[in-house]
Amino acid sequence: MGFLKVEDLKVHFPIKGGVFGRTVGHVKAVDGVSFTLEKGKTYGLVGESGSGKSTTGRAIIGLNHITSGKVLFEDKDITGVRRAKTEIRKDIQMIFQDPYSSLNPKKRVVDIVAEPLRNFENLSRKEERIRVQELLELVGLSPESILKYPHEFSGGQRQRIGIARAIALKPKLIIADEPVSALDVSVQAQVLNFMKEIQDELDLTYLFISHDLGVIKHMCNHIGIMYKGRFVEEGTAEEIFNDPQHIYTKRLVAAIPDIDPKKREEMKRFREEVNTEYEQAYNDYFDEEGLAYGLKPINETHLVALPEKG
Ligand SMILES: Nc1ncnc2c1ncn2[C@@H]1O[C@H](COP(=O)(O)OP(=O)(O)OP(=O)(O)O)[C@@H](O)[C@H]1O
Repeated sequence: MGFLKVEDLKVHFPIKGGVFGRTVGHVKAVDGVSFTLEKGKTYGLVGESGSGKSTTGRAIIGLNHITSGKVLFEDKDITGVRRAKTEIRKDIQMIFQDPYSSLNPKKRVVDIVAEPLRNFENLSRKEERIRVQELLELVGLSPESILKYPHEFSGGQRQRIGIARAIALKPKLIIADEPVSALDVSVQAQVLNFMKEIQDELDLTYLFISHDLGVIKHMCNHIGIMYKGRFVEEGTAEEIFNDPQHIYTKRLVAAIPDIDPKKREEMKRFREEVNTEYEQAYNDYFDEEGLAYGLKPINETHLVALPEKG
């Protein structure tokens, strides 16, 4: 039994068209995604923009409708549970991408961080203030920060405020949707390391969403590679990074900058191999004009992911 289990999740959005705004088709944002996240671990969803990562995260927490499929949390069916004031909403929190826009600029830090507490717990003003100060200390901000506004903080500090808000109710699962992509690279590492520290301290499980495989590598035990609403590959971090199977995954892995100089030569060779394999797959699939041969895939691998070129 998994801690979080997603079964054949589909989220299709209607496309409206014509004079009367009728439904003329559907965007299959998520189209049959399944995975299991174990307690205390970090599962990474990675893929290019528009591959359906955010929609998957949002559907799990009830921010997007679900077309079909199931979401089980601690063996309870939470499919489509709305953002109601239920216990489940206490247990699962979300951290958003942009610390600049996800915090209300007109509110003081105390009101931002206390918001979930006000929704779920009946604390006196004094108790609330103490809790918020404790949370701020935990995320490395001074207790005096409570009376400040978001614009008085740096990007990394703002994301820490977002994290303080997310952990206020002692959740079990945090869905972090691109939590560092709006931050400078140097600040990214600080926030990621901090998220790892509190993971142990607070016994947290993460669903970590990012387009950056380097960030995913730093954080995740298990990874699902998304492309056009589906998984093209899924496995442990070791499997994905040491022995990627799918050409799309191989290209993502090959594109990670080499930090370790010893590995640079090895990565260069790997990159050349992947490029050759991609060329071959592409030529097998498309003719000279870039038209797919009779729209018939050579195999499923080629069908699911042959992006770019031409
Ligand atoms: N509310 C919506 N209505 C209609 N289409 C939507 C909606 N939300 C997302 N989509 C579409 O669903 C697809 C997947 O979007 P999603 O945001 O999940 O991708 P993503 O992988 O998280 O990309 P990004 O990193 O750019 O956010 C896209 O084609 C997007 O345009």
